[in-house]
Amino acid sequence: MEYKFEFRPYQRQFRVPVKTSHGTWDLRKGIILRLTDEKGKEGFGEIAPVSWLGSETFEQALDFCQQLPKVITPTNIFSVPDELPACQFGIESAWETITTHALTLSGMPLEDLPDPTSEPEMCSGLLPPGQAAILACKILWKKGYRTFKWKIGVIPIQLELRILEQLVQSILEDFSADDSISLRLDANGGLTDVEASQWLHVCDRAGKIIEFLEQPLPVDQFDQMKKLSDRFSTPIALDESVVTLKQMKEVYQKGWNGIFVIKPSIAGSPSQIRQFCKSKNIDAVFSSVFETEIGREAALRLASELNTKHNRPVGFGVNHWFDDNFDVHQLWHD
Ligand SMILES: O=C(O)CCC(=O)c1ccccc1C(=O)O
Ligand SMILES: [Mg+2]
Repeated sequence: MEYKFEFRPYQRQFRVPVKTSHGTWDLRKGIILRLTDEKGKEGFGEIAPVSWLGSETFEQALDFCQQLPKVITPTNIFSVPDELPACQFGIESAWETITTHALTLSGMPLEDLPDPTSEPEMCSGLLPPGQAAILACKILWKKGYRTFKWKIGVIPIQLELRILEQLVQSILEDFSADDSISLRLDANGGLTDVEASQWLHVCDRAGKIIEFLEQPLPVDQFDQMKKLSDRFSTPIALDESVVTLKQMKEVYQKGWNGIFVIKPSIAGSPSQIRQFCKSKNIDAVFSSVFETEIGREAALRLASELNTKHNRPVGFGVNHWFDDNFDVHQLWHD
């Protein structure tokens, strides 16, 4: 089988720049690709790299697309190098939407798989950093969200710890009857060992409202994170340490049995991720990288197939971070 291969780069501005301990991100650049088989059946895919998390850069992805022939075969689709995990995901998921007959053109499953992004209680809503988190949390709660994620390591730690206490207090005051509420903290690898202990100490005191602390330390400090997870009762989730399948396998080998944050869009081949998570019974949190609906549908398809350990809400409560009316299909009509 041969497929016509076409691609369209896109870019979108965040309503408010995304601030993490890596810095500020104000433009989301990605690539939408389309495969068409010999019968005219189409499948869309998205390449949405995040180089500061450890995937290829947008430019590398664009180079890859420009070097692919205009007509490709499964050999091209399954031989994308491991150094281009977002490209692996985009092209293989486009191919899956063509070859899996139960899927529509946009990749949306025909069968009634629940769509977590239309059910806020199945999603984690992303809060802005700093004090703004408190108001944002109230707004998202009204919209039905019960799981929230807050970026930390963005402002000085004493201030942030104080805001955490206010945030927890405000949650407990407003929604005391609701014990399903949980808060995820994401340090994006920006803490020191001492700071991470400080955070975990406060989290342990706050109790089970804190679902986990995500990636407290840089990627090269795996052993320290493992130690922290033994010392404190608040669970630790790895994110930057497990971006690609290769990294997931490595930390699993080293004995990580905590939470894995999986961002399918930059993790690599969907079929291989599926196989790994199923065979090892991984405790996964599936999470967005601010991709468009094309990448999101592919990522959520993977998440819904993997009935993972705790069925944790997915990190796809991020739509409020854009306010454009971006229409991916418009890219093909100019
Ligand atoms: O995971 C979520 O709930 C929201 C998405 C998110 O935080 C994120 C989005 C893009 C890039 C990195 C990250 C991150 O988890 O660090
Ligand atoms: Mg993270």
